[in-house]
Amino acid sequence: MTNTTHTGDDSTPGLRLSGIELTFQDGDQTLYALAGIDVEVARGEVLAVVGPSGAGKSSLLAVAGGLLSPTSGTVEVGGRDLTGLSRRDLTRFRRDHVGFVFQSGNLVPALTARDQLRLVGTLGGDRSRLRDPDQLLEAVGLTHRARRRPATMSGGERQRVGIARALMSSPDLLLVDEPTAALDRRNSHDVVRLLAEETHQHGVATVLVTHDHEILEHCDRVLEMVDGRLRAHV
Ligand SMILES: Nc1ncnc2c1ncn2[C@@H]1O[C@H](COP(=O)(O)OP(=O)(O)OP(=O)(O)O)[C@@H](O)[C@H]1O
Repeated sequence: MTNTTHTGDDSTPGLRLSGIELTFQDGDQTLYALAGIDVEVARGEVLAVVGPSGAGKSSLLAVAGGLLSPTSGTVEVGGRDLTGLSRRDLTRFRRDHVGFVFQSGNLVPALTARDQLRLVGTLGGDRSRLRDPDQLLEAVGLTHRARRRPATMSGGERQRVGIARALMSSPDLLLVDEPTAALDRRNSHDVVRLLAEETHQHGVATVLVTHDHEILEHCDRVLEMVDGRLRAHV
């Protein structure tokens, strides 16, 4: 694949999942981790997904981000169908178009905040998509921490560096797994507010999995996952 720019215009959803099933074989039994998912996430929208443990939330993120291939159904990110891409093309596509944010930031211990961001530019992706590390650090309120390593930053600061790093390649899709699990209430609100601002300003489609109902007020839409299916959250 030579052309990794998105094929759609701004009305193309950032993410479209159609008829997604993900099954695992357990002896004679077929387990449905995802049992028929149809959902779109617009550019500039934060979709929160809540639901009990084992419902399929992590599986949903893994399939949406091209880390797991679904058993059936199609995944489109920014108008590009990921079905049928080779492993190599999928890896490239992810690098340029999908950002991941994990529970604890997942930073490289030896690198300063600024170098965590600069590292993204050395991974050989599409340089035209790269944002400026210093501007991004400013956007997440961490200019004064640019030279700090993770060990001397707070949990909230580390999480904000993780968010900035995920945004470095101007992704179409941002996948966020329990971003506030390690944070206190104030930092949780700050981090999710920041995610929402960046999502809205830069037209990203964001899917955020969480057990933290306090932060749902910052999200544009909330769905509940139960037994591998998405339904309205009440
Ligand atoms: N590699 C695998 N092999 C077999 N079963 C799996 C595998 N990965 C996930 N599952 C099963 O699929 C279902 C969904 O798991 P998943 O991790 O997506 O749930 P979750 O909603 O993210 O849970 P949690 O909130 O605890 O992280 C569970 O029943 C899980 O045991």
